[in-house]
Amino acid sequence: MAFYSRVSGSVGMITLQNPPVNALSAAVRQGIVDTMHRALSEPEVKSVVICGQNGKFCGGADIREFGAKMTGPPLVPMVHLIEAASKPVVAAIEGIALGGGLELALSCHYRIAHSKARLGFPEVALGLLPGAGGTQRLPRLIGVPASLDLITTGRQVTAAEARQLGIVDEVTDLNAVDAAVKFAQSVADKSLDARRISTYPCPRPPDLDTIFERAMQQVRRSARGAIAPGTCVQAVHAAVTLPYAKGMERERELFSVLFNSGQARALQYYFFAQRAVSRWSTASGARWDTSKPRPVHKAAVIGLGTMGRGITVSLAQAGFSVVAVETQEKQLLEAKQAVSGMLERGAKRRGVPLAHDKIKYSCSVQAVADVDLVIEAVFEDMALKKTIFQQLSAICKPGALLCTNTSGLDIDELASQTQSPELVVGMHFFAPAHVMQLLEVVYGPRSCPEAVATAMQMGKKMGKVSVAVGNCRGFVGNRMLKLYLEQAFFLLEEGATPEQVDQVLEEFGFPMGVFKVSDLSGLDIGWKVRKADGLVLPAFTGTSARIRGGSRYSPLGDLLCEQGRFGQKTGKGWYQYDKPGGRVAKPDPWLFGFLEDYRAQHGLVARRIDHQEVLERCLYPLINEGFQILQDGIAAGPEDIDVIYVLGYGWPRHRGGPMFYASQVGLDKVVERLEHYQQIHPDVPGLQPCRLLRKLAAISNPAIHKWREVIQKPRSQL
Ligand SMILES: CCCCCC/C=C/CC(=O)SCCNC(=O)CCNC(=O)[C@H](O)C(C)(C)COP(=O)(O)OP(=O)(O)OC[C@H]1O[C@@H](n2cnc3c(N)ncnc32)[C@H](O)[C@@H]1OP(=O)(O)O
Repeated sequence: MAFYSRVSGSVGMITLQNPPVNALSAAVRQGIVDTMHRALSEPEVKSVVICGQNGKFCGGADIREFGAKMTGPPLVPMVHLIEAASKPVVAAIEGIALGGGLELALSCHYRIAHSKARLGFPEVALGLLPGAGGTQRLPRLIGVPASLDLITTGRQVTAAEARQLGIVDEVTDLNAVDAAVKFAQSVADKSLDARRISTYPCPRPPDLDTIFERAMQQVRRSARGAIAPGTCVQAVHAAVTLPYAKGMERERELFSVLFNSGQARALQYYFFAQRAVSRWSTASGARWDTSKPRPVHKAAVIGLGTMGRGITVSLAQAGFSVVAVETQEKQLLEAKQAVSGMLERGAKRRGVPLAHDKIKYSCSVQAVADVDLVIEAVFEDMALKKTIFQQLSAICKPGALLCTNTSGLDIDELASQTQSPELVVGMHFFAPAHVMQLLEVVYGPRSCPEAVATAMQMGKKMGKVSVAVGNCRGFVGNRMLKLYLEQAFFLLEEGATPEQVDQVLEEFGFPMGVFKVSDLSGLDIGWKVRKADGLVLPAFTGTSARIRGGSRYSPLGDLLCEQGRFGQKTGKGWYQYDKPGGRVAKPDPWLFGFLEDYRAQHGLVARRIDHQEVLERCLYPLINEGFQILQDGIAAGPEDIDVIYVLGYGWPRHRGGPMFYASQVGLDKVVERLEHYQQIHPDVPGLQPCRLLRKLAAISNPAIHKWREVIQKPRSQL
């Protein structure tokens, strides 16, 4: 709602009240309309201030209401009522003015912002455009190029930048509401003729066509199939080419296309999913709201390879004191230089102070004796990690948390090397660790709730989205990835090329197809794991070369590694590159010959594989494994899996994540296609739909937010 009060006799004050961010719910819109009428009708009131309760002006339309039938007054007539008011209306912007909140502010005649406020149009991230006149007013106020930047990227600006751009009239370090009241009194009898933004002509730069062409090219490059950014460009174009009223009609048409699109639904689901993962729970019933994190002031990182360096940078930038340990002096020196460079670049980019002095380097593991938490980040080698955990258990002070940055090894096995297994958790960072936003926090059967809570909170402090997952081979992300990779290899055996598979996946919205990613990360990484698992056998011909443990296996990746083709680093992998370390993937005729020979050797006949099959074969087994993970209690809900895939594996955000995508395709359809492929490939267990997937499909495809009700039933009933 919005409540009305009178300040200093002559100022009508409208306060938005809808915690936590004063979003424009039906009740708030109704409240604004009612109180505006009241302020305009009271003769003693000479001017009006609009503000938000609890230091937050307004977070925009209430996203929680998007799925339901629209009630209450619509936003557009509401902002027109404010702009048309005969008394000056001043927006007092504290905290945030986002989306519809900024549109509300732009309909006011003046805007006063607190210096710590942030303003912006984040609608594009929800698959929308500013639909209450934002695309028509902003360009009239600050010009086309700056509007295109803000509206197509969703970038939020500080009050200082907003002042520089001309969005706000004044910035104050003091109380913004008091400043707005004073301001409102000072303009009470001023003419409003020049204050209604909708009446401004839209500036028309001479190179208008070039500006719009460039903007379109830019969004096409970065949007990877998302429709909202390009639609935002079209709406801003209408501001320049059409009179205001017609521009508003165009904005409404374009908004409606987006609002009713599957992409908007996916992005709005994802918005809440990313927030839902912080309300974690474990299979044994520990929960976010009953588990207290332990204080962490000083942390240590053991092993300063690529991952260890990134983790060190993340910790230091988050303000933790860090002990960075690398036992070889030469490597320690190299790491120190690399970390310093990363910190300098980070400080420059983000305009924050350098964090060098937060880090102490040491060659000795003994240096971690007084830290509150250790993150081990050595090679993915169980024997080595076990030795380190034994050492840590003996060296660290009682109560210190021992974490491992493994990407898939057994947390419980490591915990059993220590005297306090309840204090062991996995912290699976993604490379580059100082850039990637995702952290899988892996709890073992013995991890205590406080240890999980502490790791989750550490991730948050490092600016990551932390997702709590149970202990199993590969955890959530890599466990599902295995199925995706496996199918990609099988498709090559059956006649596809790396380019074809990658093209289908990139058209779906992944930034890179599976084979390009494999070349980038290095084929040797998976090879080492497969060797350790006893899957890499000496070359011999016949079908048994393609069977392991009774199931189909493709040795293609192993064979490429045997040729020294490790990907970009060696200049050759699934593609060829102009030099070792080259980045531009080119199809490699050698590989085509190699695949032909391989198929001939194994009696495989290449066939034409269409787009649909590539997509379904790569995605549905991965999705099926996601359901198996839910069934096993490794992830608490579909949101956890979706956030992991969007933030860690490049799953296109506008498709919501693999589980949301499955819900949109239809679970019955996913089951049917898996069964179809399983009939053709009975030796591939990953194509067998799991019980939970079948069960959900059988109860007529319930909405994704209802899945938990089924998942939470005892597993025996699934
Ligand atoms: C039906 C017809 C509709 C017509 C619509 C006309 C079009 C209007 C366009 C819009 O205005 S779309 C909305 C634009 N606004 C946004 O996108 C803002 C989204 N929110 C944020 O960016 C952040 O939440 C924040 C406001 C910057 C705050 O960030 P912070 O990190 O401090 O907290 P969070 O954990 O993110 O959020 C706290 C809490 O608030 C909920 N929430 C945030 N914004 C909204 C919102 N606009 N509507 C409803 N709820 C919102 C969020 O979900 C969190 O809730 P939780 O329960 O605590 O998880």
